[in-house]
Amino acid sequence: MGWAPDAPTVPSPGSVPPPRPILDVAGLTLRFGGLTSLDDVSLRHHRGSVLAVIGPNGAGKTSLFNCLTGAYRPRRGSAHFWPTHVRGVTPWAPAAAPARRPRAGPAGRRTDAATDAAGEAMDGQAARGEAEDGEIEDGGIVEDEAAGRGAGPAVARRPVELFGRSPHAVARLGVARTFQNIRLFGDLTALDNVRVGVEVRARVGAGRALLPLPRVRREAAAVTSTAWELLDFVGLADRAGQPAAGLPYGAQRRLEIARALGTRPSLLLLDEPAAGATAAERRDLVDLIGQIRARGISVLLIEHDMRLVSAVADTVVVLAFGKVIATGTPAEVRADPAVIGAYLGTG
Ligand SMILES: Nc1ncnc2c1ncn2[C@@H]1O[C@H](COP(=O)(O)OP(=O)(O)OP(=O)(O)O)[C@@H](O)[C@H]1O
Repeated sequence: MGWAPDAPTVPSPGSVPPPRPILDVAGLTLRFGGLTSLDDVSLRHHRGSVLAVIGPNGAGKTSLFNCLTGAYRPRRGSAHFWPTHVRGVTPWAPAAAPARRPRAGPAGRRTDAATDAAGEAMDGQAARGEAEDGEIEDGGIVEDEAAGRGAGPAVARRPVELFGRSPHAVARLGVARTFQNIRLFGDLTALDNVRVGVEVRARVGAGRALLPLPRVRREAAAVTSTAWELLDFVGLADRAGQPAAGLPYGAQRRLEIARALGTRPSLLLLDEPAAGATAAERRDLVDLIGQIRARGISVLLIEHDMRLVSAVADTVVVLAFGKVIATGTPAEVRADPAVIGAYLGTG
């Protein structure tokens, strides 16, 4: 399987390009009845970096993830996302047949209905296949640095709005997540769990895979091959045939990450990946997050373990009672009196 890291081009001294955003959240407000879970939250995440969101219990961290991934519809705010795609060398891309040109909606923008085709594929119906590459090619918004050269990251020049889209549509755009409470298909093998993730972005769904067409068989084989590669990446290749429910807790968390990576995200959201992990598993996790980042995938991380956060995060956003109370490097936020107060209950 051919893939290569989305290697950042090494700038010459003195010409360091400014960091580019992959996600820009502005004015996010989420309410449940009288409870304000997120209150005018704004943050910017730079492409290729690791951003950690920390905060005391109930601060709104998971609510933020739920808004970004389409599970919650916020009352106000925007989440601009710059989809990224490395044509032909995207990590863990199944070797599917060339994509047809996507159909554009009336405003030149793909619709959720189109991107939801992936969800249908997951449900065993025939994938229509036109959503390959998602928004990237929509309306010719691929940046010049990548367009037509066949290499290097293709980044949408204009961002797309994440809020208001379905979870499947968000996944198709290249945003994947894991959950605080692990959500694997317990009866399925580790390999099949990852296959489910890969099928979100491949055009072979369970129903389509039954068709006796050579091309469909090739696509299904590519999905399986990619799933093996991902299992190997997270150190679970030797557990491929085991039901997910029987795996140790730390292995289940790694399997969730592999499944999320199977959707070919350019932005990976990890919700407390170290929860319940042993010290050794935490060290492995630091290493794994570093390897994910080395493949050009931006990581947004919710984590309570400040040692882990300090080891992997470039920037930390601190939430308390639904508000951003600090943003900075791990060292900066650790020393911030407002952050210390929030954790001690005096903020
Ligand atoms: N579906 C929901 N219905 C009602 N209230 C909710 C819902 N989801 C979240 N909340 C509330 O929003 C607030 C923020 O919750 P959230 O789970 O986002 O916090 P958190 O920072 O992730 O907490 P923890 O660290 O404990 O996981 C809490 O008061 C929570 O009870």
